[in-house]
Amino acid sequence: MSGELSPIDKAKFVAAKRAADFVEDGMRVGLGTGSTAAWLVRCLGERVREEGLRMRGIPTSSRTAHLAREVGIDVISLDEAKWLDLTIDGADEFNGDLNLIKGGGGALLQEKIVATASDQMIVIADIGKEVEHLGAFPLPVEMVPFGWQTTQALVEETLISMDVLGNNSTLRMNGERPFVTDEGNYLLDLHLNRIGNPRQLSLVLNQMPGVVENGLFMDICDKVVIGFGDGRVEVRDINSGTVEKDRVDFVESDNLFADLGD
Ligand SMILES: O=C(CO)[C@H](O)[C@H](O)COP(=O)(O)O
Repeated sequence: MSGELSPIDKAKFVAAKRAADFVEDGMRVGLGTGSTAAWLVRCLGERVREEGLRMRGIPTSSRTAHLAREVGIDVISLDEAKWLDLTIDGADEFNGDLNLIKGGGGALLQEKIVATASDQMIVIADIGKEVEHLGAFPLPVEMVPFGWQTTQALVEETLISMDVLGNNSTLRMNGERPFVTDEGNYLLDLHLNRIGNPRQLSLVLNQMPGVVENGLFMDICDKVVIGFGDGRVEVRDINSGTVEKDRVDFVESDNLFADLGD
């Protein structure tokens, strides 16, 4: 099975596998969305089945909820959990301050709510996600469908007046139709190239009527576990300033890969 994985997928896997070690017995854990987070869910499922790890998972999307149940994780809602010990999620970009762009997988709203309700957030990512300045990845903005074209025009006008907007903004599509989030909203992807002041941009976007939330995660992430295609991992902790280097063996496991293809 390992021979079929690309170096990027291996990097995502080793980051997820290392991060799964941070989950302790009895924890309530926010489970992110996306391909890296899906590896995490599989690794945690393996720990539940093989080590008897007792944990409850709070998924950030219907996709993750489905996978988590499939691999044997006890799934509960955020309202049941109320507060979480830890959230582990992927990211589209992270910078040196561990600020993030998220939402490439369309789940930023639940992801931000769950991460904010956690004592700690750990991001898992392949090394290709590290950037000096956020913004090369299009910034997702979740908006209500009502009057979305008016909201788009307002967002564009405001960002042009702030000298922020690069090329344009595009409505995320799913084939011929708008992509619809788990909350029934649409997504606007902002093509910005480079975000000079992400904190200010996030505040401005969230003040606009019609905008529900944006994909900038500022001061939420505590640690990043970075995976490399050759099995190396690096754990950077923003609070302690420590960097820990490690290696994860890429072991083929029928259990782990049996549910591939979510
Ligand atoms: O924010 C996200 C979903 O909304 C994902 O974490 C992000 O898109 C990274 O995805 P992947 O792990 O597949 O590269």
